[in-house]
Amino acid sequence: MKTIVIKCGGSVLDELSPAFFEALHSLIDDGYKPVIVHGGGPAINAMLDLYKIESKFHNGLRITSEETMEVVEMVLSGKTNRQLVGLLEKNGLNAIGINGSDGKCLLADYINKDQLGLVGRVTMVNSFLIQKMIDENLVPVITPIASAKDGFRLNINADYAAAAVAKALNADRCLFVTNVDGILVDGELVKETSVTEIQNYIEAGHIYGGMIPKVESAISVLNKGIEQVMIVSGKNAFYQNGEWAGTAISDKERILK
Ligand SMILES: Nc1ncnc2c1ncn2[C@@H]1O[C@H](COP(=O)(O)OP(=O)(O)O)[C@@H](O)[C@H]1O
Ligand SMILES: CC(=O)N[C@@H](CCC(=O)OP(=O)(O)O)C(=O)O
Repeated sequence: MKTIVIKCGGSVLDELSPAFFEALHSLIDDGYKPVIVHGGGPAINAMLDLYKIESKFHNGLRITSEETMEVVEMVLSGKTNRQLVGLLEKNGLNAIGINGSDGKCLLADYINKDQLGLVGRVTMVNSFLIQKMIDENLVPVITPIASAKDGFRLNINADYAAAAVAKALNADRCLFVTNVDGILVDGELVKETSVTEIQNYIEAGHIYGGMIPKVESAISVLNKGIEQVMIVSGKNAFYQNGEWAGTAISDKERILK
């Protein structure tokens, strides 16, 4: 059995194509068990707008007051999780939605309470619980919300949450599904890249914004020994006949050592 952790970005939830779901079926046919962690940043922004609450970020992380957290949880758990579970079911997959704070699925510590409020870094993943769902042939769809020791629920960037889940499950692959074909440099898809190259792309300004937590998460997953990490698009077939489309990230330097 091979486990694949798939982070499904909020940027592409409304645009997931039939080819995306066909690719998921192909993966399952080829022996992969998917575990999904989803985002929902754009939907949270839209709902905060409706509530006339300003969206504020620091280094790409949402500054999350108690009031903001209510909206974050309402949207992630009540809207985007339901949307994705519904789409998976509609496309013939047996999905089960789970809020990361259910059953101690994700535990977290505050990153910096004064600066970011209710924002966390995952410290523990209940891989036993996730594995139980996999064993039942369910596709877990995990909302990036975690429990803190003080009983509060914390908002977790979904890329980091996916990386934590991939590491805890010791997954065979980790996939970041987003609204672009992969890492683009001067408009061209980079099919393969390394940690050093990524650091250079960031310094040169080729990688910025929402791509930064993705590549950081990819690197942290590679550092844990998961060698198959990709950034792919949810708008088309990222996997077909055993072939992958997107950017494959590896730690070439380490492999050469
Ligand atoms: N080098 C790059 N290649 C592709 N996209 C990039 C790059 N640098 C920054 N981006 C931005 O990252 C976005 C994806 O991140 P984000 O919007 O946070 O998506 P998601 O909700 O899927 O996590 C792309 O739509 C693009 O605007
Ligand atoms: C702390 C933090 O920033 N949490 C994110 C959680 C959702 C997310 O990460 O969604 P995407 O993957 O679509 O960006 C947020 O509140 O927007």
